[in-house]
Amino acid sequence: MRVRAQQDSLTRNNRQDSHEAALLIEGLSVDYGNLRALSDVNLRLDAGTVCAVLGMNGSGKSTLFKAISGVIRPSAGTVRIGGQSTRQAQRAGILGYMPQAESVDWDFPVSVRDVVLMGRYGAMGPSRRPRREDKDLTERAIRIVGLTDLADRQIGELSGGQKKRAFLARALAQQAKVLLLDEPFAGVDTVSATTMIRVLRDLASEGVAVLITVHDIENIDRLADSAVLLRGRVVYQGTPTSVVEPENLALAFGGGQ
Ligand SMILES: Nc1ncnc2c1ncn2[C@@H]1O[C@H](COP(=O)(O)OP(=O)(O)OP(=O)(O)O)[C@@H](O)[C@H]1O
Repeated sequence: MRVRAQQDSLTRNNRQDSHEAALLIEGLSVDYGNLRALSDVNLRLDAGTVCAVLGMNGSGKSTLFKAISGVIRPSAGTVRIGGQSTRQAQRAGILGYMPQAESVDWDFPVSVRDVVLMGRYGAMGPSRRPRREDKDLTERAIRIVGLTDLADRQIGELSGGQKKRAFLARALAQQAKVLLLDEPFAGVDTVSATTMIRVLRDLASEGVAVLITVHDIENIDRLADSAVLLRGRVVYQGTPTSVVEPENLALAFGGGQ
């Protein structure tokens, strides 16, 4: 009886936890044919926190993001976003995903403003006719990332770093509660990176949960509340300060494994 009562209480607690977590990943494994890219990943992200994911090329960072956002199907495990499935969360506009490489035809005549407005599509419904609120949120997001002067430019005419900021603005306009940002700092200069860190910290203070891959440990303590080292599985998770300890970094980046 006692064991049963304890089990019931544990189940209840787990259920409660899964509702409270902004993102809860349990036992996640992903295979590409015979290649196991991710093995038994467990990760919890709370609202209002930023978690950095680090790992060398091929360690499974993008795979993790694709599995969370439903782009690829995991072989095992579960992903819950605010207690909901990925599909439910996407439908509710809770999940924002900025992939590493945007599959965009850069010659297509869309302006920066058009790209950012796309973040509002989910809220606009099938007519895709922007309301006052959609336009206001779009302008606000453009302003926050510092692209006001370039808002009418064709997206293909922006530099790599400016494009990243435009896609961050699109995610901001969406007002997602959980943001997945895959290498947002790649090709971004120091000033833009500083702007983006400030934007992400502001979002966190508003309660947004951010999971972000980075390849540079330099600003990690300013950016993140926690960090995860990946190498096909989670080899370490802890505070940003502990993650950059040489013996922990060696788990992810060292030879011999
Ligand atoms: N579509 C695919 N088909 C087969 N294997 C894949 C595919 N995508 C990724 N892989 C493999 O899965 C592993 C993890 O790749 P992933 O892209 O997740 O790594 P990553 O950590 O994001 O790397 P990078 O830092 O280079 O972006 C690698 O061994 C990669 O070769």
